[in-house]
Amino acid sequence: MKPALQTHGLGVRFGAFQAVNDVHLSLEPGARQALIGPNGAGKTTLINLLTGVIKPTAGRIEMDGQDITAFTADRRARMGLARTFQINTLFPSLTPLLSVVLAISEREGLGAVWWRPLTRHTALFDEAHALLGRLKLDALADVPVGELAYGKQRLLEIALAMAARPRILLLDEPAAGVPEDESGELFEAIAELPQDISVLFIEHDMKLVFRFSRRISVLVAGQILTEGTPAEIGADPRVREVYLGHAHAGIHAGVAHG
Ligand SMILES: Nc1ncnc2c1ncn2[C@@H]1O[C@H](COP(=O)(O)OP(=O)(O)OP(=O)(O)O)[C@@H](O)[C@H]1O
Repeated sequence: MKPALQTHGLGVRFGAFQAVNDVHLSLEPGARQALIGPNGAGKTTLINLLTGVIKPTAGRIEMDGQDITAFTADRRARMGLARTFQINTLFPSLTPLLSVVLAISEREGLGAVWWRPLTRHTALFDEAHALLGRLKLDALADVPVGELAYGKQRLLEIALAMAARPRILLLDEPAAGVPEDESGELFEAIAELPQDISVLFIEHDMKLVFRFSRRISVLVAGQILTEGTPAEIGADPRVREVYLGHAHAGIHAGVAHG
């Protein structure tokens, strides 16, 4: 089976600074893959390259074997590539239900017919409820987003990305800012997303990485240091070396919990 997403020698240079360098990354269909690495390693830049927000200065990107390097971010999104951001991008006064309805409408190209009573779009509301249910947000469907616990807001961001019916989901620190007691629930929802969706997530908390990923890619100074199963990565002395003395150390603890 072809990888859902694959890069070959991917790189980007900002002036004299090589932020991402010769990256060969492969995301299998149905993957639950973590992208880890110290601050400034280039993780977000790599996601921006994959989504087409920034253009590479070297290498290429393939989706299901098709070269998408020259495709715009919009075109990649229409092909089924979705992402979430490190920062909260929600409208606080909207409800989760209407937020998801809007996202589905956008997918369906219904933006131009907003003057029609929304209640007519029952299929759309049914789908929105089903999506909220999948992320265990159905009981909160009508609560203004700004009143939701932060962990629930991050779950809603995933629901919004899912509204595009993606085949590949790129999550940039989905648990950033979420209290520890809520982050496990958030990752459980990610783990339980439909198995045909390939997920790549950036995460700093090694306990979450080792508990919820099936493969881990380690990015250091813009390059992939190594890639493997959680057991392989946890046992790799080079990875321990990178994390030793680092603020996000905890690779041993991660393995112990994994
Ligand atoms: N547009 C840009 N112009 C110049 N330098 C940039 C640009 N975008 C990112 N960088 C630099 O590239 C490096 C990688 O940044 P990036 O945000 O991708 O790292 P990261 O691994 O996601 O870090 P963190 O874990 O802190 O989020 C950093 O040194 C950053 O300052």
